[in-house]
Amino acid sequence: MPLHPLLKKGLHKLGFLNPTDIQRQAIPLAVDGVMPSMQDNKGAGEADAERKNRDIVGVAETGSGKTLAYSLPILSWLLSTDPATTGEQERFARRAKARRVLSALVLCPTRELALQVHKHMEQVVAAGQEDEGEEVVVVEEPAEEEVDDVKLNGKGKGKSKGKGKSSKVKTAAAGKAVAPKQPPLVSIASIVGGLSVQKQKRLLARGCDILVATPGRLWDLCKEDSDLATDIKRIKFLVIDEADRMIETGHFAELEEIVALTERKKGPAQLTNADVADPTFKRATREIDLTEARDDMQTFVFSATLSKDLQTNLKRGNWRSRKGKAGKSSTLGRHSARIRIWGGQRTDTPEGGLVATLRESIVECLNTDKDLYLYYFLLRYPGRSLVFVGSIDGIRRITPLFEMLKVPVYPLHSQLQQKQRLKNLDRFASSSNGVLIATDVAARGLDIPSVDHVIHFQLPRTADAYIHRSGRTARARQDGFSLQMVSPEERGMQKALMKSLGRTNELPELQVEPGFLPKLRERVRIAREIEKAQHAVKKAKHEKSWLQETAEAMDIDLDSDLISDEESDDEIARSRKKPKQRLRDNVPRLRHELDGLLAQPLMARGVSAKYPTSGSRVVIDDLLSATNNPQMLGASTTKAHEVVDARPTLKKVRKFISKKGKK
Ligand SMILES: Nc1ncnc2c1ncn2[C@@H]1O[C@H](COP(=O)(O)OP(=O)(O)OP(=O)(O)O)[C@@H](O)[C@H]1O
Repeated sequence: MPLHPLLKKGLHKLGFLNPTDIQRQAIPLAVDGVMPSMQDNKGAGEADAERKNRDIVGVAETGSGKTLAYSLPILSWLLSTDPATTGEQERFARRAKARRVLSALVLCPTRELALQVHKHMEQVVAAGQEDEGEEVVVVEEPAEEEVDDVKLNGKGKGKSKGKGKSSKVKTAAAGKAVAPKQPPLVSIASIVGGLSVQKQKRLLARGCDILVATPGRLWDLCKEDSDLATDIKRIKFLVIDEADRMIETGHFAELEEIVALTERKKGPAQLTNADVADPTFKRATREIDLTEARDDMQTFVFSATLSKDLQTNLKRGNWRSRKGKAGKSSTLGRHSARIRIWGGQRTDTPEGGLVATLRESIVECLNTDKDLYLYYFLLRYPGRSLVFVGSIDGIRRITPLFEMLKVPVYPLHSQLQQKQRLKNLDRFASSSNGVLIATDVAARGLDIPSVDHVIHFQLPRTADAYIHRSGRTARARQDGFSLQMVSPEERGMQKALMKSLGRTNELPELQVEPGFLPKLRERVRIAREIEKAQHAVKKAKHEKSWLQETAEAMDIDLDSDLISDEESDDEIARSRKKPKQRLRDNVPRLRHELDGLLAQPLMARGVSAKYPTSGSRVVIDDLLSATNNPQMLGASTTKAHEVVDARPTLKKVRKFISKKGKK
C-alpha cells in the first residue's frame, strides 16, 4: 500500500495485516489521484480532467473497513507534508504555535458516527507513534469536549486509553514519564450537535487538520464564523460518509450549503470600471479569486448502499405498485450531480447484499407477543444484542419493561441528551450481555465490537435501512445474526423487503422451545402491569404539577382536592383518583411477585431442577462442563447463528413433506 510508514506501522500494531477489498481498491487510486497533482500548478482544463480520476466513490458492504479506505489516503498526505516527520525541526517548532490550516472535512449523518470516525483516525496515528515494546497512553488535555467525559468505544484494537485528545503521549512502561508537550502529528477535531458549542468554537479557533462533523452543527457555526467558511473553501479533501443517507431528500439541507462552499469558480470575474471602484465588490471578487485558484480537492463518497431501489418506502403499500419491477437503478448519477463530484472513480465490492457471514432468521408472532419473544431470545441466546424499534415511544415502553425483568437494557434515540446517548452506547459496548434498544439513529456506521445479534423488533421502512441495521453485526468478517420479528400485519412488508433485496428464499424460522414460554409470559405480564401502574402514577404527577404551575402563573388558588394525594370526601374527585391510587398501591405487591418469579429457575421440559441427574433430560453433564445456558436449565449454549445454519427453511420442510407424500 502506498502509505506513509507511520501509518503502516500503526496498522500493523492494530493487527490490520491485510487490507480489506475496498481498501485494496480505493487507497492506491486515492493516493495516485492526489499526490502528484496536488503539488503542481495545473491549468483549469487539465485539472478538471484530473479530478475525474481523483474523486472516489466507494461502495462496499457494511463492516468492510470503508472508514480507513478514505481516512488513510488523507492521513498519509498530511503526514507526508508534515514537517515534523520530514525532520524539519525548525518549521515543526513554528507549527506548534501556528494555527493549523484545515485540510480535510469528513461529513457524517450521525453524531455518534462522527465521533467514532474521529477516534478511529486518531487510533491509527497514535499506534504508529508507539515505540517498540512500549504502550502509548493518550494523556488527556483539560476536558475540552464534553464527549471526552465518555470513553467512546473506538474502532480497531488500538491501545489508546482514557479520554481527551491524543495530543501528548507518555510511556506506560516508564509509568510516570510524560513526553514533552508536542503538537499532534495530525490534529483532528469533531463538530457535532448536542455538545457544547462554546467548546467547539474554541477547538476551531485553535485550528485542526481534519474536521469530522455532522452537517447541522457545522453549518450553524459556519453562518456565525466566516473564518470557518473560508477554511472549508480551501480544503483539499471532502468526505461524504453514508452518502446516500446524507443526500436523502429532506435530511440535510445544510449539506448542500457546505458542499457549495467547496465548489470551484471558473475564470476570473470580468470587472467593469464601476465594479472596480466599489470597495465591497472588490472584496467579494478577491474572495472569488481565492476559490478560483483551487483545483486540488479530492472528494470521497462512501456507503454500503447507493441503490435507489433500496430506498423505496416499503410501507403505505408502495411495494404493491412495484410488483414485477426488477433490477436496481443506481442513484450514483443523482449523487454525483448533487455533490458535484464530476464523475469520479468507482470502487465497488458487491452492493445491496448483506454480509456473507450474517445469518438471518425470522419469528412470526402477534404484535402483543413481541415482548415475550424478545425476552425469550435475549435469555436463550446471551450476548450483545442491538434491538431496533420503530418509534421513540416504543423504546420508552420497552426499556423500563426489560429493566424490571433484569435485562441490562440501554436506550438510544434522538430525544435523549447527547451525553446520555454516548454513555448508553459506551455501557452497551462494555457489557457482554448488554442490549441496546435503539431507533435507526444507530443503524448506520456504528462499529461496536462484537455485536452478536441484531433484532428488528419492527421491520425497517426501507431495504437499505435493513442492510445497515443488520450490518451492526457480522463486521470485519465475524459471524453475526439478524432476527426479524414479524407480526401478521407486517407480513406483506416483510415479503416486499425480501423482494427488494432480490431474495427468493424464505428465511429460516427461529426455533422457540415452547416449554419455556409459560413462565416467561407470566413474568412479562406482571412487568407490564407494573410498568402500566408506574406510567399512570407518573402521568398523574405530571398533570398535577402542570395544573399547579398553570394556576400559579394565572394567580389562581387551586381547590385542595385537586392537589392533594389524600382521598377526598368529594365523590367526583374520589372516583377520578381511585383507579390511579389502586394501581400505585399495587406496585410493591407486583414487584414482590415478579422478584419471586425471577428467582425461580427456568427449565426445559423434562428437566428436574432438584435432581439434575434424573428426569427425562439429564443435565448434570451440561452443568459440569458449563455448556448449559446459565439462565435456562436444559437449553444448550449453541449460538443463534449456529442454530440457523442447522435449521432448514420452512420452504424446504414443506418440499420434503410433499416429496414424501408423493412416494
Ligand atoms: N484491514 C483491516 N483488517 C482488519 N480489520 C479492519 C481492517 N480495516 C478496518 N478494520 C476493522 O473493521 C471494522 C469495520 O470497519 P468500518 O467501520 O470502517 O466499516 P464500514 O465499511 O465503514 O462499515 P459501515 O458500512 O457499517 O459503516 C472496524 O472495527 C475496523 O477497525
